Amino acid sequence: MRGSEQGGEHTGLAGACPCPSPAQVGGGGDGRGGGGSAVVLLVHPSCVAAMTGKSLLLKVILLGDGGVGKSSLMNRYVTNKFDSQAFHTIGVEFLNRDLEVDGRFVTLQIWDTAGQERFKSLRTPFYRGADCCLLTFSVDDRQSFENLGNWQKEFVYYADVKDPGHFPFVVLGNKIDKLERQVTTEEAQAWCLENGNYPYLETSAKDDTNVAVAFEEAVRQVLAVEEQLEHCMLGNTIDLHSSSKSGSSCC
Ligand SMILES: Nc1nc2c(ncn2[C@@H]2O[C@H](COP(=O)(O)OP(=O)(O)OP(=O)(O)O)[C@@H](O)[C@H]2O)c(=O)[nH]1
Ligand SMILES: [Mg+2]
Repeated sequence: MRGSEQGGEHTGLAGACPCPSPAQVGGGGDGRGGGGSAVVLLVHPSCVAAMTGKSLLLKVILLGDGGVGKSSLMNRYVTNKFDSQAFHTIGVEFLNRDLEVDGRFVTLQIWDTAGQERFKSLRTPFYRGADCCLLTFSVDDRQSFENLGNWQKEFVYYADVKDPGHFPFVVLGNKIDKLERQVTTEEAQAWCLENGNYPYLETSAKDDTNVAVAFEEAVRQVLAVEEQLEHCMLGNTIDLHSSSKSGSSCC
């Protein structure tokens, strides 16, 4: 595994949420075990990062068949370079880049994985803790598009995603600079709609088309899910005398 890392605070939507759940929060409502119901404020790490001015570290992972351009997308975004003779990745590599999205400072840790089947056992241990998964195919390679569902399943399984319906996936159709396409924009959009209403972006690592937009969209998706979680948690009220929770449970 190769990588370049900066500091930051890590959350992981794929793993267990680090916030204490209402059931884990003990003690009485008046602080002496007295009773009544208590409103428990659970602050998510992204809120802490926002309040302290610390950059939030988000882990995004690029998955897709070998040769679709995952490494090229990461390298274009982080180093603004493109190699027309890139080697296949073996295992995983990661690079960090700081960015600001909608007023939030984020350190994006981009994990680039080996798409070739023979490297499966080298890549899957790194799925855990990912905040977003970029499912990537090449618009000039139909098979890579048809394999998107397998990549999605592999990620959900090895990352141990508890709630796949709410996990932020983003789909990228790369190499749109190529004249001969095997997958249309409409087909790709239809797949995204049917499989979880994922955002779909067409990119070219070669021409630097939509590359920054794609990674920014990944951040937006993560922040949107976290905001939803925070909203739900902050709305929860616990009756400490009752075995059941009162308040809304929208997550
Ligand atoms: N025309 C064109 N070629 C691209 C683009 N992105 C990547 N390539 C080329 O496609 C080939 C494969 O790119 P990689 O970035 O190595 O693909 P990968 O998905 O990382 O492949 P693995 O590491 O094997 O999983 C290289 O020759 C790249 O130069 C693109 O947007 N347009
Ligand atoms: Mg690669």
